[in-house]
Formats: sequence, C-alpha cells, structure tokens
Amino acid sequence: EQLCVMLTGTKESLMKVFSATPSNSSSPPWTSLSSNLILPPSHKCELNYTIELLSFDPLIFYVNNFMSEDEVKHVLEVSKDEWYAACVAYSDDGVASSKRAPDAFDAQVASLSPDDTVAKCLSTRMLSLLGNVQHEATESIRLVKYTSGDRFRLHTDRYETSVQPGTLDAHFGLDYGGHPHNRLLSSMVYLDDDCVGGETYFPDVTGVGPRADGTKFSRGETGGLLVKPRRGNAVFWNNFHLNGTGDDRLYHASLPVKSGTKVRE
Ligand SMILES: O=C(O)CCC(=O)C(=O)O
Ligand SMILES: [Fe+2]
Repeated sequence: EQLCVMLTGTKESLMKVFSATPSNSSSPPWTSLSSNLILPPSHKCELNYTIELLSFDPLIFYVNNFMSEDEVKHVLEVSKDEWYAACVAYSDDGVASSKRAPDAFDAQVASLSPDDTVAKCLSTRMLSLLGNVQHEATESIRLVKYTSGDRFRLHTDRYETSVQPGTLDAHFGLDYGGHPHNRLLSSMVYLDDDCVGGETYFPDVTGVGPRADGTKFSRGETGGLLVKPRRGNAVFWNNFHLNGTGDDRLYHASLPVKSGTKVRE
C-alpha cells in the first residue's frame, strides 16, 4: 500500500514526494492507529484562537492556539508508534529519479485516522476558520517529524494541473489529474517544538518587521519570512493567484533541525 503525497514544484529544485511505504506492515498506515487514547469522543471542539496576518499578498496568516495542549498531546500519543521514513524522489533537471533522495525530504511521516476525535475536530475547525471561502473538504491529516539534520527542501504544496485525468505524469507516474481538487490552502500546526532550527522558511515573502514577536516569526538574514515551530500554533497560506494559477511566491522549506525534535501536522 502506498500513501501518496503530492507536493510539486517547477523552480530550480523541482522535487516531488511521491510515496511513502510503511516499513512495518502491508496495510495502510492508518488502520493500526489507536484513536482517542487521551481525549474521548465527547471532547469539546470549541477553542478560542487568535489570528495575526503575516502577509496580505500572498495571503499568509498565523493562528495562535489553533490546537489545545490536550489535543497536541493526544495526537502525539496516538501517532507515537506509527512513524515511518518518507520515500522521496526529486529532480533538479526535470528528470525523475526513483532513488531515495535523503537530502530532499528527510523526515518521518504518519497519518491520523479520519475517525480520530482530534482529526475530526481539526477538520471542522479549519472549515469554520475559512468561512465563506471554504471549499469542499480538508485533506486527511498527515504528520511530519523532523529530528536532528532533517529538513524539507524548497517546494510548493500544489500539484500541476496540466496532467489530464486518467493519464500518468511522465516523470513521476502519478495521476495528478485524478485528484478532484488541488490544494487551495495549506495549513500546518506545530506540535512538538522542542528543537533548535526547523523554521518554516518562505524565501520570496517579505518577512515581518522588527517589532514582530521574534519567538513566533521573523525576517530571514537575507530576507524572506521565517516561522518558528510553536506548539499549538498554526500557519495558513493560499497557494494560488485569484486567476487560478499557482503562486510561485509560496515556495517554502523546512530548514534543518539542528537539535531536538519538530513535529507538525
Ligand atoms: O514542516 C514544515 O515546516 C514545512 C512542511 C511542508 O512544507 C510540507 O509538508 O509541505
Ligand atoms: Fe510544504
């Protein structure tokens, strides 16, 4: 079984994460997840969060307290035995490589069952936050864990729509066209933030000003926006221009974790 994750780019370092195979089972990774280990289904989903705009154009916003501490603990608990290495292919010259490219996306991944109490809560919360721009659905929740040296190189989160349904991408063999929707918005919540490094980096976005809360976000030394992992907080961004074309200003990376562990969903 394969868990396919599509993240594509056309910049210098075109890379695609095309599949990840659980090392310890032949069944889909979510079947063995034990849910509700900490929080019962009666868990109250309402939560007070606050929003800070990081950029108008492209739209990037930051959400304080998007997940409660209990919810973070629950997710870390139910996923604790579910991690497996991400399998990655990438290409600098448009030629696909089926070899694992450990320096492209070095991290472990896990999935959260769609029936999990907190997963359901998060989907509801995301749709409610998006209000009138909400589209049909949220994707299932995927977790990524970075330990020392792990990183995720520059990429965008959308996939190319030029591939027609039923045909396969020439390089990566994926039927992008079979996807009913592209990824309009990306969202990411930081869970474990006990690390040095591991910032989410948007090199082409004007960073925040010097008065911004540097414990949450800052401007990179050579420009760009840096968002630091802060447990329970989230960042959202729009992957497209209003005319529907992909917005290349949203290239981003997860900078190497120098020490400790970063987990995000
Ligand atoms: O972990 C991060 O900071 C970025 C992750 C990311 O860009 C992704 O999973 O698409
Ligand atoms: Fe990404």
